[in-house]
Amino acid sequence: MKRATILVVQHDESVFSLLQEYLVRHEFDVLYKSPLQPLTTLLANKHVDLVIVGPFHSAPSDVLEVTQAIQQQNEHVPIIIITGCSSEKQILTALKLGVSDFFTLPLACEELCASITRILAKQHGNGTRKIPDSACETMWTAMIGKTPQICELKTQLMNIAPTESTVLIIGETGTGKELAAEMIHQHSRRKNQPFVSVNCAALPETLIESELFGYERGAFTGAVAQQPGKFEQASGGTILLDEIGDMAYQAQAKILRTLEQREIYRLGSRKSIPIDVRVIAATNHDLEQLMRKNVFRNDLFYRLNVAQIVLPPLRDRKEDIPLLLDHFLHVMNQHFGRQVQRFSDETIDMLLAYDWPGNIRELKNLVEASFINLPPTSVAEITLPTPFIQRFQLAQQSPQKERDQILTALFATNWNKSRAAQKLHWSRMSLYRKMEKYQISLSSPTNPTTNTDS
Ligand SMILES: Nc1ncnc2c1ncn2[C@@H]1O[C@H](COP(=O)(O)OP(=O)(O)OP(=O)(O)O)[C@@H](O)[C@H]1O
Repeated sequence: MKRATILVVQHDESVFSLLQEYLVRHEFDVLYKSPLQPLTTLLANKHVDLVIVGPFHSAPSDVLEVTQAIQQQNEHVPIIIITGCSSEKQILTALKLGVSDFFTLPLACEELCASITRILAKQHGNGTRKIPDSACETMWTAMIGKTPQICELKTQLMNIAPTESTVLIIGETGTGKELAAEMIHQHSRRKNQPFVSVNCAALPETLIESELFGYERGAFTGAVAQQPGKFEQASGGTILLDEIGDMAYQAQAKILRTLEQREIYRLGSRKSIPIDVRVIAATNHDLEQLMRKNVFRNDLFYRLNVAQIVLPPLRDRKEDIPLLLDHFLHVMNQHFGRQVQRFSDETIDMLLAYDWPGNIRELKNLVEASFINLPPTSVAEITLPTPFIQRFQLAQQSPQKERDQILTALFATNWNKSRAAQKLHWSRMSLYRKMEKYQISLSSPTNPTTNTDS
């Protein structure tokens, strides 16, 4: 994938070099706009994905003029401003100009990088720009996401896959536990052998043994022919014991025995059958809590918890939403034979504001539902079906609650806008917009000199 190009508009070459070094390390191509180069020529001749105006130690009065000049030349390019001191008025003017983000010095480089990635991801979600390659992406394309949490997760999966270790995958519903288990299997030496998934929650206690271990003819009424169980079906490959936290206590002992002895007995037979199966278990429960309540066995937990993977909920990695939308748009275009190019900006904003209790499955289902409701004519942009919009609006909190929530986050962080935005899972610009909407002062009422931004 093509690397994104960032233009830095800066008067001092040594300041530029420091920023350039940091951005290049994060896989961005960087262009320098010196005071002598006309901005218009540069923007006309070079492809630019994002512009950084600054860092300027003082707040030069022309920062906003430069911003306007860039917008006149290229109205779609996102702009980030970095200045040494920012007045409330300047931030609000930048907001009104549609600047994508605003930083004050000293610069928190990690936050700048996260902001760039988020802004570019949003552009990419609109089908207009590419975000840079990252090492974690390579062979793990089925798992969409570029946030640090997902990159770390992919590295962990990559390390665990080639081992033979038992794996416990933990995560809320719809976060991709089954997908992660499949990826482990596909990148292990067992990849050409079966991958068998068993939903332990759906198995009545009376059927667990016959399902998992199989049965001989005549073992019980209705057993008219011999039947191998899931462990045998997975022979040489991987078995996923999904929803293991919902398995009955008695049945857990049978799983433990199988893992310890590496053999099974079919119902109605005394002959042991050795099994060569890698075991992965998944759950959306807190197993340690279940152990304290004596509904999950300690010994089974320790047997399963050799390598542990935790999948983050979607609300903790909202920057991945535009990429996921793009992915599901592509999948549904193929499925429905359509050529929709993008989601409308209002839709993306709405989806970014939502908390996704059903995680990625909920997002995927929503995209599919949007396609089902499309008119038969060619459509470039997609919006959500009305019932979904109403649901999202209902899910949004009342304005008073939202104002209180913002104030709580600001007081908790001593009016540090970056940390408050993090707490609220918003970008800093969204926080500034809402502060303006609810007429919340940019500086702390208890300490008016505080206008912390980093
Ligand atoms: N990072 C991802 N990128 C693309 N698709 C994903 C990603 N994570 C999950 N999905 C898709 O979301 C859907 C739900 O994922 P999956 O079934 O793996 O979740 P789960 O955690 O096992 O859910 P449950 O606990 O309800 O069984 C699947 O269609 C899966 O392919």
